[in-house]
Amino acid sequence: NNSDVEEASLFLEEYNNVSQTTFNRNMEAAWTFNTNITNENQKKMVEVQLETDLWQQEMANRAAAFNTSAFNATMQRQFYKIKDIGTAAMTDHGKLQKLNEVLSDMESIYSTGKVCFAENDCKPLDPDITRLFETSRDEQKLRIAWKGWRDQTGRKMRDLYTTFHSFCVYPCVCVGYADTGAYWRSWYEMDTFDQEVKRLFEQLKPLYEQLHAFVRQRLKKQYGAAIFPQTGHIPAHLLGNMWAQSWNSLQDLLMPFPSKPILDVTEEMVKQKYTPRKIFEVSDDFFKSLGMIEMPFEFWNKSMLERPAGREVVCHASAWDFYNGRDFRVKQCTDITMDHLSTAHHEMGHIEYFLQYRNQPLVFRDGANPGFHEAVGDVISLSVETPKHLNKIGLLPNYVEDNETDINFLMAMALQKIAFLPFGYLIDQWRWSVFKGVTKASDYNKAWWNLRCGLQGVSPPVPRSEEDFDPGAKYHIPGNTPYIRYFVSYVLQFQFHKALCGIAGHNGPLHTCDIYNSSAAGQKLSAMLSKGSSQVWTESLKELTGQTTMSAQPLMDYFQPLLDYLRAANGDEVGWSDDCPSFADPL
Ligand SMILES: CC(=O)N[C@@H](CC(=O)O)C(=O)NC[C@H](CC1(C(=O)N[C@@H](Cc2ccc(O)cc2)C(=O)O)CCCC1)C(=O)O
Ligand SMILES: [Zn+2]
Repeated sequence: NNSDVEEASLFLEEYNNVSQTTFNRNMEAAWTFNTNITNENQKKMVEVQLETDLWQQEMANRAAAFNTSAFNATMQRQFYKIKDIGTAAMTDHGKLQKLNEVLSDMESIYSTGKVCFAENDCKPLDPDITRLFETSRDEQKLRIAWKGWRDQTGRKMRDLYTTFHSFCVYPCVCVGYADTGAYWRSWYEMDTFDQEVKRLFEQLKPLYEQLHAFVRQRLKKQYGAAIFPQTGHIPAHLLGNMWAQSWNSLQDLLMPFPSKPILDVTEEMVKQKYTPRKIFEVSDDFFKSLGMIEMPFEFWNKSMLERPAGREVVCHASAWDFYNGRDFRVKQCTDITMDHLSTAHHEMGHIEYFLQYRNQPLVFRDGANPGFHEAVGDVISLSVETPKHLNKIGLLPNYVEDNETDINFLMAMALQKIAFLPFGYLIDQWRWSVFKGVTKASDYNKAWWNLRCGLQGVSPPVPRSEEDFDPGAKYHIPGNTPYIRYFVSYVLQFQFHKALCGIAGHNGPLHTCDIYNSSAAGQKLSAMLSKGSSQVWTESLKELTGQTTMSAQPLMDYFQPLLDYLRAANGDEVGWSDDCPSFADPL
């Protein structure tokens, strides 16, 4: 076969030109559906997705005709990525069409799901039910909403997911891999990846157990011990979030020193008449302060920064690369809350990464690994959310630095970051076992609650059975979006933060660092981001931090003062038993 470098270069040039228009067209069709959910737009998106998959198959076949062994590393890496197309490699076009239809059907069920409290009183997740979980302390109402959401989403998806599942086990539709999970893990380019994340999770478990014990004890005071199971689990509907994945909306109940100013600036944002646009301008201003690339004209012109009236949209926030080097958009049903300020930074972090690598060959326009892409925006938020920075931008006017506020701040950050770790870890533990065929359709919910009870120490507030399909109540399962990237990001973002704070000349504890206005930090971050996925992620990590492996140490250093406080406050009332209360086997 063909080892001619000249011809290979011509092929890559053709690929890079044609792929930009092909992928641009695909993103436009997906954007049209996501910002206007109709049957017609769904059909059109599935059709264009199939055409894109078939074009990728054709290019993969043409790439396979080259013998790349004599090519330089960059060319070899491009050929590898052109051939590595996963699900799109499926040659049975009818099956591929069916797969994409099942996925878009599940996405529609999730995105149009509503919780009904009475006949004509039905509310969507965003913003109504999300706000309910953030603000209500009425456990009966929360329990109804918790069950109602799962009845309206997961329960309706079980058969669709079972069909989808049949495409993902061997002989997997993602050609060349044992199953879909193996394909997803391959993006981390290390065959010990699953052991790596397990090691990190075990290392971080003690922090989580201490936080869990403190929160359980406070919530027992708030709601009375009677609704808490003897096993030590926290009922999942009491944690301020539909999935109990982050607990920072419970700050008012959980501050160690409640007399100090509240660090959740939502009220101040509303008082200052913040708009969705203003929220994104605050984020854009931070990137500019680092000397990084500001949001281009088309971003402000074409993004959807708030929920439109009169049509159904996918409200789950997302950032979009239209692969033409200048069209990048965010879609977010922005609410005026601190959580949405954080989300805006997260989404803009994706856009900044898109901008930094926009001149790379198309196959390198990706994160160094998926966790890198998820960490960019959150690293900026670690600076933005410090009381010092919030005071600087006028959102925390009566802030005085003292020890008690410091502990309160660390508690607020732990409720967002530490609380998330077992959740970020367990979603793909469940999915990888499903894709391997270890978890069968008849055990979907039992396997889910074994992980939720065992690793997260939460229990279902109403009995569950295999009539339910609780994984489907979380966006990323019907959305078929891998999730371990967020666990990886929560570890990496503290490694990045520590490195950038050093470059910015920060002195003192890591949790007080704000890299705002540091062009040195901005330069170092930009240099790493601009590489995209052109080199293995350990090289990118080394360029930014000097390390070549993920390490939980910076995260643990950041929270050390809080861990000391929690150990003193908790005594030995820590942990929970493995059996899952109120998981009723089919009657
Ligand atoms: C075209 C496309 O799909 N693009 C990708 C990006 C890309 O691949 O280029 C994309 O936009 N994905 C959407 C997804 C949205 C969010 C999410 O799902 N977050 C997790 C976990 C979490 C929560 C808080 C947090 O601070 C960090 C993570 C959850 O909500 O459970 C919801 C709000 C935050 C991020 C995202 O932005 O990652
Ligand atoms: Zn993200």
